[in-house]
Amino acid sequence: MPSTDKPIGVLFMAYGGPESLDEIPGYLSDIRHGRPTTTAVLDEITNNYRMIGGKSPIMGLTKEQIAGAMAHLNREADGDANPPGEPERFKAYLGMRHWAPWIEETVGQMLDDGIERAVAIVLAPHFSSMSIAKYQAKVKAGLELYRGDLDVAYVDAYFDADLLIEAFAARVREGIEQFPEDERDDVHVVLSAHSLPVRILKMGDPYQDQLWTTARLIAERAGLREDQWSWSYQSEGRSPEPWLGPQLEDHVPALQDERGVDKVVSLAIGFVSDHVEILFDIDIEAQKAAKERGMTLVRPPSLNDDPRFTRLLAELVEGRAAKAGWIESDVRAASAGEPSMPMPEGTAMPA
Ligand SMILES: C=CC1=C(C)c2cc3[nH]c(cc4nc(cc5[nH]c(cc1n2)c(C)c5CCC(=O)O)C(CCC(=O)O)=C4C)c(C)c3C=C
Ligand SMILES: [Fe+2]
Ligand SMILES: [Fe+2]
Repeated sequence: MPSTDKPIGVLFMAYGGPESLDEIPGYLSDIRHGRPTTTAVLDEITNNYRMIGGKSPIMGLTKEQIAGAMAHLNREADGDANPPGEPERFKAYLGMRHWAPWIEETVGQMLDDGIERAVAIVLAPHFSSMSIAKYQAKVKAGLELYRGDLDVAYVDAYFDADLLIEAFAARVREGIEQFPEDERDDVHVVLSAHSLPVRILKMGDPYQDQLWTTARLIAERAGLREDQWSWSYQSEGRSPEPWLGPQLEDHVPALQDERGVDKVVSLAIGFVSDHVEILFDIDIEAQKAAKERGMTLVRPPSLNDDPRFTRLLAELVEGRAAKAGWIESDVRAASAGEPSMPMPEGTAMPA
């Protein structure tokens, strides 16, 4: 029986990224499950990181997001910060899926610290057997490795959470406002997320439905016309099997060819912070595709430490801890997580 005076652990999990160019081969080896990476692919990916400053910013940004969420979680009921010396209700931990600090090692640290109950949340809003489920499997692997007994409550997804939709819709508006007022009606918004192999659809994976629900809710909240936005995948992997499309760098030129669009706001809604798939795949690759056509592409900032997003993280953690019966909370469910809605007809670009 857990003792109630111990803080509840909060395991924040993120993808991880190389802190220097030297770390790229090891990082890729983990992502590719040890399969060898050809020199050509290694050179290409190393060059992409060189072009975004020689490292991934994901670690620093993730720490900022955690600090923002923890400031909410450890506040007192009246909203003030916890006075010094008082025990905190929650204790934060960070584990990465593909690089240090590894999720398994962090779980070991939580056990060493005597944590008995923990909420585990991934900094990615959409569930897939190829993403969130893998993070959760690593938590279980850490518990087996260190033979620990830790009661873990998982937040599976938060694709329809109101604060997420509001934060992204605000980014859409910011992007549109970068165009002169008399041009804004002509601006087309492309919402995108990381591609996955097409086979996930046959597996009944909820990923695409959840993405499309998020996209539709954002478009509605931002007040976009049906013809003013479309869906695209991005950052498909380098493997021979088919990946979900269209890819952003193809979709942007197609918008001009097929719909006469030349002003685009591009917003990734499957990611919550900057990293190579934003800073290279959108800011350099998709931007190049747009410029070659004389199109203007604006990318509003990623959520990063947006206060709406950090508050959402805190509400999700608190809500999950309350659902587990560990705390009393009046936080309304931050995300219903109910079955998702299909894309409205004529809105989705065909894959
Ligand atoms: C929804 C799933 C995925 C998210 C989100 C995701 C984010 C993400 N990926 C990188 C960098 C790389 N990903 C790579 C391969 C790769 N990524 C996913 C899924 C998601 N990634 C898959 C299924 C794969 C293929 C793995 C395999 O077995 O081959 C790679 C390797 C090179 C490549 O294939 O392109 C890199 C690099 C970042 C930075 C990121 C952000 C959070
Ligand atoms: Fe990836
Ligand atoms: Fe990727």
